Amino acid sequence: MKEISTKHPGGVALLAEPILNKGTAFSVEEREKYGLLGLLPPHVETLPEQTDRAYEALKAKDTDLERHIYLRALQDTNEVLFYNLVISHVAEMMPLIYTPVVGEACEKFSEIYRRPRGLFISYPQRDEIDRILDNAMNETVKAIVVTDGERILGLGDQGTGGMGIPIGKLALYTAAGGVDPSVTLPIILDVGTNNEERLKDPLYIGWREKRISGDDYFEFVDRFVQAVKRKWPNVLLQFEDFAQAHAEPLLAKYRDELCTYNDDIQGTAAVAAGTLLAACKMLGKPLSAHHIAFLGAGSAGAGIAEQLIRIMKDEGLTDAEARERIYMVDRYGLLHSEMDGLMAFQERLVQDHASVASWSSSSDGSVSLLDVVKNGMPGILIGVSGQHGLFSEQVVREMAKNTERPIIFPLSNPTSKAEAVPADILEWTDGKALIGTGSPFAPVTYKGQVHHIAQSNNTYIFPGVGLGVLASEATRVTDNMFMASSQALADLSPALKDPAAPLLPPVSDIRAVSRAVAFAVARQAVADKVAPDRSDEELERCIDAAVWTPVYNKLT
Ligand SMILES: NC(=O)c1ccc[n+]([C@@H]2O[C@H](COP(=O)([O-])OP(=O)(O)OC[C@H]3O[C@@H](n4cnc5c(N)ncnc54)[C@H](O)[C@@H]3O)[C@@H](O)[C@H]2O)c1
Ligand SMILES: O=C(O)C[C@H](O)C(=O)O
Ligand SMILES: [Mn+2]
Repeated sequence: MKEISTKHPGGVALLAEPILNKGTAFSVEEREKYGLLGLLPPHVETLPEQTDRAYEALKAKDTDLERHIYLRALQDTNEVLFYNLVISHVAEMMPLIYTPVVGEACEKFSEIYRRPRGLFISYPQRDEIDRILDNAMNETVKAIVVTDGERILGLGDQGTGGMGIPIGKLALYTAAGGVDPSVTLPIILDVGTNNEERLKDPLYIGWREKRISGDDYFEFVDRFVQAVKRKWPNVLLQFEDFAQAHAEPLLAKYRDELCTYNDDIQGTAAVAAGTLLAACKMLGKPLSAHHIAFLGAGSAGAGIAEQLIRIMKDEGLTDAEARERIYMVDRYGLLHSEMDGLMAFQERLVQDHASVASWSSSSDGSVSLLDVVKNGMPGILIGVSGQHGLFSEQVVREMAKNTERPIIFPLSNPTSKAEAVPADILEWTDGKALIGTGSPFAPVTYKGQVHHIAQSNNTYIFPGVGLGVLASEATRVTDNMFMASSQALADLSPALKDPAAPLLPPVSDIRAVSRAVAFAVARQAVADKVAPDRSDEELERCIDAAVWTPVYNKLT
């Protein structure tokens, strides 16, 4: 944690540093010593008093966007207070600083912009990246979340407005994972935007050009990655919300070169697998006994599918047997071996055309989701299409015909993009469905029974991965580490003790969940020899020592 030294100039400069500022909690003595006399109202508050006051101010706001703006301003003013407020009311705060409200904040980024945070690296500055990194406010950087803003949740290209996502993700590294905020750095690579609305908007504060693409794009990202490696060789670099054409190729290119992962591919896979493992345990039926249909064969869909295939193989299936159980439905129907124009990662997930051709009910021969549900009889349905409402009543009712307890996960974000809403799914399945959603949903009462909805969002994984990687000093992020995180999450499922309980622990338990995920990740990093050899007890100690909690430091 960054501390105030006696060399600090104090005064307004101290109040302007959110990581050091205590606001009204500066003691009389500190006010004297650091040139703060008269700069603050006279009453000295405690952190709990400040937190209560901030909470009241927040509640007085009329809309969630205003609450988001308030919280962001607080984060940029006094981080201890911000995190204390968020952690004290985490279930209420998470949707405001993260999904779904962060989506609207990205769309309106230019309108609501107040102060800078993190680094903006735009294409015209491609020769200055080393200098830009030198300008970071942090003394030390251990975790970066970077986006290029092209696929912000299911909201598409938001250009520089995408910066809201790395800020929100890193806020959860700290609030949920306990990572010291002073070592985290959000970055946007502004390579332009193809969003016409943004380009035409006189208020837009990004680089007003069409996106660069092809070799220019990959060369630019490479300049960035190489500069990061020079400046912070051991940093954890998380890629977030890149478009499909870039996400997987960038992961493949860099995963063996530095400590990096793609949250939409790997973090999502881990949370979906963890939630499904819990569902399978609860139903007493292994994952490999199910057929699984996906709507959306993109980064998230393929990431989850490959993780589920790994689990099925661990359960005893061959690779081919496992792949046969996975149906990937994209825009043009079920992926099959005769389809053109697939990305390499999709080609690994096709069905043999001969075995599915007869399923089509369409004159063009394509196999729709409904065709898949009727013929393939999946027990599990996962939505990662970014498209609202595609789990239609007909699809869901058809599924319920063939399966006693259909497992239905509309994972697309934000709320407006969910493939179906829990109330409808419960209605169409007569309360039988096991549900996981990407965005938070309120409990649903169906026929007198209250159903709490699991939020199967990668937020159950990435903060713990961050903490586990940093605490164990891992140098790479392996697939096994994500598998271990899935298992740790599944083991915490309340549904294992009470079949009527949700599949995942409540968001209010997120710090304990992240702690367990961190330990599992750290342990696997040691086992995979990507972290120094340490016993479980040593790892526990390292994690405890790494956890940051919001308390004001005594000034030296
Ligand atoms: N719950 C979570 O933790 C989580 C994590 C990652 C992504 N997501 C959500 O998943 C969605 C997709 O993310 P992604 O990274 O995979 O994006 P992506 O762009 O890589 O993939 C989306 C895929 O959906 C397909 N698609 C679009 N319209 C379709 C339609 N009408 N029918 C079938 N397929 C269609 C696209 O062709 C594409 O292949 C987003 O909404 C994102 O918010 C949720
Ligand atoms: O950001 C989220 O809420 C989850 C996920 O990373 C997404 O892109 O939707
Ligand atoms: Mn994402």
